[in-house]
Amino acid sequence: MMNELKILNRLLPTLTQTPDVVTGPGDDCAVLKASGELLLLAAVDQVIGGVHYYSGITSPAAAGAKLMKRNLSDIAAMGGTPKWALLALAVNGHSEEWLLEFCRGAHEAGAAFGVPVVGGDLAELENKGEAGSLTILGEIAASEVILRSGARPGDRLYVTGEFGNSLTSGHHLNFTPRLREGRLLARKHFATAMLDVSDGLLLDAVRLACASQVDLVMNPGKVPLRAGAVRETAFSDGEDYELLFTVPQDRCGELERDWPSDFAPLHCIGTAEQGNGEVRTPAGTILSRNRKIGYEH
Ligand SMILES: Nc1ncnc2c1ncn2[C@@H]1O[C@H](COP(=O)(O)OP(=O)(O)O)[C@@H](O)[C@H]1O
Ligand SMILES: Cc1ncc(C[n+]2csc(CCOP(=O)(O)OP(=O)(O)O)c2C)c(N)n1
Ligand SMILES: [Mg+2]
Repeated sequence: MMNELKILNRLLPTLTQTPDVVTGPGDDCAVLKASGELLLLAAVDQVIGGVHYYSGITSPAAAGAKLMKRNLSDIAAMGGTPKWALLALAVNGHSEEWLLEFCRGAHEAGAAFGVPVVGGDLAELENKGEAGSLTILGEIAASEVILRSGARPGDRLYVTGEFGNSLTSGHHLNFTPRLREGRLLARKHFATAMLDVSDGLLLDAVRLACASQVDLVMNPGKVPLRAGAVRETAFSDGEDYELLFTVPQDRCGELERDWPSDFAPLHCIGTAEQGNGEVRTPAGTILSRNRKIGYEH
């Protein structure tokens, strides 16, 4: 049996906090100073052993780091600044060390972006397995929020980074959440709509197209591929954790000039046109009606 109290006694003192945490982990709630003018962003995502990583092969620290970074990527997709995280872990068949390593992985990945783990929960599963859930809180000025629904006909379609082969290449564990890039796009009001690509470029492009009620005309030849990626499957592999966003045509020159050279590479892969949620090629092939356009559980 896992001794929750004993583990927490070991874990909590290792979780460094930031000055805006009035009361950190250990009470019924974490008490946090919210900044007056800003909006709070909140999201939760999980990693399940065997589903989001190879259980027994991926180290617990890498799995914990992935859990934190997937959530940071959701804050990046809004253009926000991540602030605090809550980590819930349910396991069976793992040692105390395994648990602590998982939590350390999440803690260190958050610390790299100034995000402390301010609370969480530990529970034991009835059967062998492992499931981690992380709730992320972030903030953003109301005028800067980038939703999926703001793309307009005439906007250009951009991506950061590269696509495909995420699982085999290890990118699904090693990726960097595009927080700096997301902040620039929000702060300078470049992006009209944005999301982060987790289920596959095509499927997530359809989500943005549907939310904005436009068609996206995507030039497959312009999508940058990760080493080892195959063009036929790169758009549906998923777990790229890159930003997909639209920019008004008259801001594109400024965006490309302002884009810092140490940011993830920026690529224009298409345009938004009048429509109702399809993704098509310039030749008119409707990509969104292909059989497999993204990752399905
Ligand atoms: N159990 C749930 N209850 C409420 N909202 C949910 C639940 N599961 C998912 N969602 C919401 O549905 C949306 C899509 O979820 P998901 O595909 O997991 O998003 P993401 O790719 O950003 O993690 C998100 O806004 C998420 O908050
Ligand atoms: C063992 C293993 N099998 C398959 C995958 C690939 N994979 C797992 S989940 C996923 C898509 C994203 O996951 P989901 O939980 O749907 O993310 P969300 O939409 O909530 O961001 C992909 C491509 C993996 N990372 N590890
Ligand atoms: Mg999710």
